[in-house]
Amino acid sequence: MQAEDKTGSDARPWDAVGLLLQAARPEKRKLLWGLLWLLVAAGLEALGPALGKRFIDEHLLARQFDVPAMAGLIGAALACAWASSWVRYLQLARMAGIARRSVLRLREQVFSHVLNLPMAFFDRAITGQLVSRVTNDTEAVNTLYRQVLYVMLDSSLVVLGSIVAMAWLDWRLMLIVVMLVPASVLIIWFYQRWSAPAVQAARALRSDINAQMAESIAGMAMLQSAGAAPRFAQRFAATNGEQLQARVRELRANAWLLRPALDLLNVLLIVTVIYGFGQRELSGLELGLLYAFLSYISRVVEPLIQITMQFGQLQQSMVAAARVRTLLQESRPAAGSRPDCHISRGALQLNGLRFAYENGRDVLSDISLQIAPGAFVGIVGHTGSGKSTLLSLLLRFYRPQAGEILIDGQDLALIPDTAFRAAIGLVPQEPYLMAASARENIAMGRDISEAEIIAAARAARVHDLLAGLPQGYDTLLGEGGARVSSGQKQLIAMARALAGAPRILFLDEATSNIDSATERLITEALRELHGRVTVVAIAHRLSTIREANQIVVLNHGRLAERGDHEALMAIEGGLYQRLVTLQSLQSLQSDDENEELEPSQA
Ligand SMILES: Nc1ncnc2c1ncn2[C@@H]1O[C@H](COP(=O)(O)OP(=O)(O)OP(=O)(O)O)[C@@H](O)[C@H]1O
Repeated sequence: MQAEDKTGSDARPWDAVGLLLQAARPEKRKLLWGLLWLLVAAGLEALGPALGKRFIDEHLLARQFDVPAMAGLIGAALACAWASSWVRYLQLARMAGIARRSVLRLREQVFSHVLNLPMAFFDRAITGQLVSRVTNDTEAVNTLYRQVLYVMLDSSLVVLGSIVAMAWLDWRLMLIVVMLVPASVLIIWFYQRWSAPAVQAARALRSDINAQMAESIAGMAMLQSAGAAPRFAQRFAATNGEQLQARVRELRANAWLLRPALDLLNVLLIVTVIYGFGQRELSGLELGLLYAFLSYISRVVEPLIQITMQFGQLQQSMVAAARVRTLLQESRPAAGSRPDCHISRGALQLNGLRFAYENGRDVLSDISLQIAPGAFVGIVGHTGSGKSTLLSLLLRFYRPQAGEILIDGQDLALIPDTAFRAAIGLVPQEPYLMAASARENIAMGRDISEAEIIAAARAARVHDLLAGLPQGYDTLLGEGGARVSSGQKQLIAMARALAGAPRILFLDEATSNIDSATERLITEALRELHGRVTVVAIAHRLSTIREANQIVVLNHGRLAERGDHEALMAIEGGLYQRLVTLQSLQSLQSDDENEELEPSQA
């Protein structure tokens, strides 16, 4: 079931700014130049009313109709307006470029971070929410750059330029206008308090919507077979509705508070300034000043309105940025710190392992085991006895709380990741095939030749199958390998593991989905590896590991028995003996059932 996504609900502005600066770091110089040019644009814009004042005072009111000078002033005012717009346009284009590239970098960083997170993270992560983090949230950061920051930066500079120009003309009148700034801040503060919960809720619910979709699509077979489609649709509709409500609350805050309050402020300001002028003696000189002030007021009010109107967007983007940052702060396992370590023989040694999942009880206790290079070891035990967990520790997906794992005498934790992954192969319980060709599914992006791919497929007894597909090895297998059967998937996964020429091969129930004939093929393939590759295989189907040099029986997370098949069968009333007996009875029973079915099928 879905967990509500609360990551980033404690959005702090500095988180967002920190993230932005980090993503834009390679283009720091461009950003600084952009800032500088915006300053120039603000300066040019502030010049306009001052030139207008001069035109009124020195020419119109003084009745000095010096045409070249007047044309010069008008031309200069027009040139300033044109140049400031042009500079601003160029900077907007520059900012948009920086934003696009930064988001690209950020998205790559987030994805590569996610790819390297420890498996424990994925035990609590929800796919849809993670996807939302990498796509929607990084996109919101783009908006933060392009619209919000640009508009805010540009508007702030225009306000600043106008205030400086007004102070130069008449500092007392300037003070009246400046009163507008704290008043706007107050309005923004109220607006934020009113709308912040709605903004956060809307974002969290959107991520929930993604998560529900991803979950439903991934589990479609279960969902449809359980007739759960109407319930899922209902739940989806409810979340969708809640999201709409949250958005409406946010827009209402905008419509009822933000814009009307700011417009009112604007009117109050103009009235105050005109009243201030009314109190003075109206001379010719003052008319030019009045014109300049009214022009500056619009150059302060409009940007302030722009800034405040961006606040809604800013909040959303900040929530998104905080979520991305939270994800980036998820710690990655320390990479193996001994570059000289490498795996050549494939000897394994487990000393006193103890392990529990996060906040859970011990799943494995006191596991000590020695596996010689090239040996074949089977791990068996009842459901939930800890077999897969033991494998996960060997695969370094989790770290044991106590004890150590040594490969070729070196601490597993110290072996560099590339050396470790290159030396091991895994055939998991539920092999996942990519939406790619059979060839790509075996190569998995590794530098493996065609001959090696085919050799691996032959070794895994899957070559004939792949060669017989409509486009041979180039046939697309469909997302999750939807075009091949579960058993075939396991064989392809086996080929994938063998293609890397591993020193150690791990198999997790690799024969669970295949028929007895194919199991025999796999057993043959494993036999071929004897002495060359260390094989650690978990098997429910005990026939798969019958030939193992050593079979380890787990019972409630403890090592209960070990030895080869004969030795374990000799333990009277032993766990292994009981498991084998139980399985023989089951297969006899299913043989009987098949025989009963046969006449009716014939
Ligand atoms: N990711 C996880 N988070 C928390 N507990 C887990 C996790 N995976 C497994 N467990 C618990 O650890 C115990 C051992 O599980 P594990 O999958 O290792 O058993 P197993 O012997 O491989 O079982 P099976 O034969 O059914 O695959 C179980 O009680 C299980 O509930």
